[in-house]
Amino acid sequence: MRKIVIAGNWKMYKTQAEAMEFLQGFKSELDTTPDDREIILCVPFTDLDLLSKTLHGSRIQIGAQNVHWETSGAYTGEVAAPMLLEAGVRYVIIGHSERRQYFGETDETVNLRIKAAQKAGLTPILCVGETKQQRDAGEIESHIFSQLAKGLVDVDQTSLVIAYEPIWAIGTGDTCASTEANRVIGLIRSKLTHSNVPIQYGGSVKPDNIDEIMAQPEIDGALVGGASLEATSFARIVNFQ
Ligand SMILES: O=C[C@H](O)COP(=O)(O)O
Repeated sequence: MRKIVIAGNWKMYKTQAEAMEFLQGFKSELDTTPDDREIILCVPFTDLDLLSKTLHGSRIQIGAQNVHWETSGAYTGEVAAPMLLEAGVRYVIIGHSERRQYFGETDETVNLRIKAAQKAGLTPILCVGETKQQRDAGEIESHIFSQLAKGLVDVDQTSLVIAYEPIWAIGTGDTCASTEANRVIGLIRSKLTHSNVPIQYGGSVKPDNIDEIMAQPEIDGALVGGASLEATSFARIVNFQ
């Protein structure tokens, strides 16, 4: 049985005060949320400790948005997996397209980060997805299969979440058709050795399209950017029908 995993990715948004304000509204909307879904907030490093303490004992899990592959060292600006674990983190997004595009993340460093996260006891959320140009050139499969082949070398697939995020759908309002997302996610699953890896869809997920997305048989959850920043909106997504 695959787990349903709904994660908010706050990216570089929300001070601690703003995060606490969000939680006030969000927590009260979870009273009737079915038990079958994992709810994660992937927040900026500066919010991690406060949120994990505030949410201790609640059903909301805390995630980070990146991790270094060494356990310590002279890596200015980086954070190691044991540090995240100590701060109460349970999940970490790795290889988001924004990290690949703006910070030189490669499939090789993605692989190192995934293995370091798992070694510390964190569950990685590996992001894969194609650009519009790659889609138009008929390179969806070859691109994503290559990301998976390189990113998952020696990775334990029993402790892993994958997010399929077509880059052209991120932050654009141009959601991938749910049937197409379902098709690509089925292809991703065909390349995995473990059958229970939850695979999320990400890219302009909103309250008004989450029900249709989650009705697709291959889609096990969502990685939500913009719509996770507002409590009512993210609660509606978590409470999909
Ligand atoms: O990690 C989340 C994705 O980048 C999706 O962002 P978005 O929901 O704002 O399109």
